[in-house]
Amino acid sequence: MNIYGASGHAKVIMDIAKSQNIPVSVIIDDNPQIKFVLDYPVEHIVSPEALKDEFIMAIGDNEIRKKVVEGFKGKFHAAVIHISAAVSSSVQLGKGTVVMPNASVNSESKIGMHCIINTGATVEHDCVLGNFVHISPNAALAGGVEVEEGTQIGIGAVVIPGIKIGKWSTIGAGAVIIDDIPDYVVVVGNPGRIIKKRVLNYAKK
Ligand SMILES: CC(=O)SCCNC(=O)CCNC(=O)[C@H](O)C(C)(C)COP(=O)(O)OP(=O)(O)OC[C@H]1O[C@@H](n2cnc3c(N)ncnc32)[C@H](O)[C@@H]1OP(=O)(O)O
Repeated sequence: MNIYGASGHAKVIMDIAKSQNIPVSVIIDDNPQIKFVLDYPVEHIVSPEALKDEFIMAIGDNEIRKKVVEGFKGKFHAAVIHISAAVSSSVQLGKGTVVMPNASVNSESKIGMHCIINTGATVEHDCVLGNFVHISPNAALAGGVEVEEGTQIGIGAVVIPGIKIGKWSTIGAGAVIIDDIPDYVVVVGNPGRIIKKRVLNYAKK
């Protein structure tokens, strides 16, 4: 497996690979200043040799991750799951998705490509997540929740059953979502309230 991105997020993905005995061959980052991640050398050009292996995009920002994925010529690795995560055998996980330590993804949930199910997050049964979604650490989606492309559910936020959350929105840390949420908004608080529009920098609407 190769990793694109040499941030803190890459370190956790390296730990996932280690937990599953998946060898990491190459780590790439555009920034020439970054020479090492966890004592592992970082390369700055994707060589033809590296393109023979499959990549995980270790880019935490959903918009930037999408932009890089869309411009990338290589292949993407199947979802990687930390050994301590509990993922039901009936769950579908798209390529490039990462499931961090102690996360749970329960029965018949469908998770898109290049998603992040972060440390200790809960995705209950029958949830549906689009591509490039990030469920932050300790956030919890109850059963049957839908989250569309590119939305981030902030750290420790909770969403009650059956809620639909639109694309490219941000749910703030610790928010409690009890009503459906539209596209392109920022929501905070308990109960969650829209405080502003989400301005996109890279992702196409
Ligand atoms: C491994 C990892 O680290 S994964 C990363 C996980 N990251 C997260 O979970 C980040 C979540 N982000 C947040 O909660 C952010 O505060 C956001 C996105 C909701 C808002 O950020 P910004 O757009 O910069 O908004 P800003 O900080 O200017 O706050 C706007 C207002 O909302 C309030 N506010 C911001 N965040 C929250 C929150 N989580 N809960 C309640 N109120 C909040 C602010 O106090 C401010 O109120 P005011 O206008 O009365 O002063």
